Amino acid sequence: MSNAQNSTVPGIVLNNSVTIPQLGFGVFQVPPAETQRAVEDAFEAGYRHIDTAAAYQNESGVGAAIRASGIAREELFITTKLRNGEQGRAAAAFNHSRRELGLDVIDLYLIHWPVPAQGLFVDAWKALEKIHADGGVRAIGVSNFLPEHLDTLLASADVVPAVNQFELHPTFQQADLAAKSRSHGIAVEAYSPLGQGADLQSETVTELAAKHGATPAQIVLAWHLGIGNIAIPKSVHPERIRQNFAAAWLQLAPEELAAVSALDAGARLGADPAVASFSQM
Ligand SMILES: NC(=O)C1=CN([C@@H]2O[C@H](COP(=O)(O)OP(=O)(O)OC[C@H]3O[C@@H](n4cnc5c(N)ncnc54)[C@H](OP(=O)(O)O)[C@@H]3O)[C@@H](O)[C@H]2O)C=CC1
Ligand SMILES: O=C(O)C(=O)[C@@H](O)[C@H](O)C(=O)CO
Repeated sequence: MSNAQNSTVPGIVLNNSVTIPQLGFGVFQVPPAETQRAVEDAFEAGYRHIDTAAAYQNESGVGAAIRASGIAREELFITTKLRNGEQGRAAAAFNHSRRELGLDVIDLYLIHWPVPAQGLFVDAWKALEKIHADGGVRAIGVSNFLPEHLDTLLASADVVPAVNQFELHPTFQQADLAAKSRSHGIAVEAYSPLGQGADLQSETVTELAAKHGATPAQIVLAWHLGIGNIAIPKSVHPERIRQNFAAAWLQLAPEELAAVSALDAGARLGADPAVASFSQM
């Protein structure tokens, strides 16, 4: 595989013309004390898109890495998310995230979970629309929104979400949700894109890895990029961070993409957004 650290990752143009790098670096479960180092390693590997959340409690480490990097702000794409417990005070939560990150403008701000039992996500969306209109964020979107949550939101939204970030990996593809999101012009962003590591054992994946002289993770990430997903793998190991990033230059043939797509098993790893509340988040 070629190592193209100096090249630019392909971008996806969102429904408001903002471009998001298709491959980003996720920092869920990166301990706060390790976050600056991990994000610096990601920048060194070539990543320019970072996915964090207020609930991860590591936005300040992301901010420290941004400042230490010397990378021009306009080269970076930074996503963070509104905590579930703050859907009723999104403007204050957003300003707190801005301060933690040390950024005036965030690239993408997401409602982290719908938490339908709270009945607040439509109000929260109105607050995000205002933040967007005021120029605090370049794009707004949602995360963990199922079709019914999208329908409720779209019925009163003035701004169509730019992104829906949800669990998506070879053994859990949520094809109906991806199709519905795309049908409304909402880009599909895959979280847990490696199936938290579990999807890397599949024989289909390991055989393709041997064929391409690639790692299993590179095959899975190349599959995401090949079918048009945005993907945000996490790792705390510099070598894996570098290898995962290099997947941006691995192209799978149509029949290879189809072979990975055939692995769908409906095997959700995370929580079901229909019922998840995560009130601690
Ligand atoms: N919106 C939401 O509700 C959610 C969003 N997310 C986002 O998605 C990101 C990624 O999701 P996550 O759940 O972490 O799962 P991933 O699918 O990214 O898998 C991460 C796991 O795979 C391991 N791993 C990474 N690279 C390799 C490799 N090359 N070879 C072998 N193992 C590897 C990591 O271990 P190690 O670190 O030791 O390398 C870690 O255990 C999160 O960081 C977060 O930004 C995730 C969950 C929910
Ligand atoms: O990582 C995230 O963004 C999540 O929302 C979940 O992983 C969630 O926080 C969780 O798994 C809580 O146990």
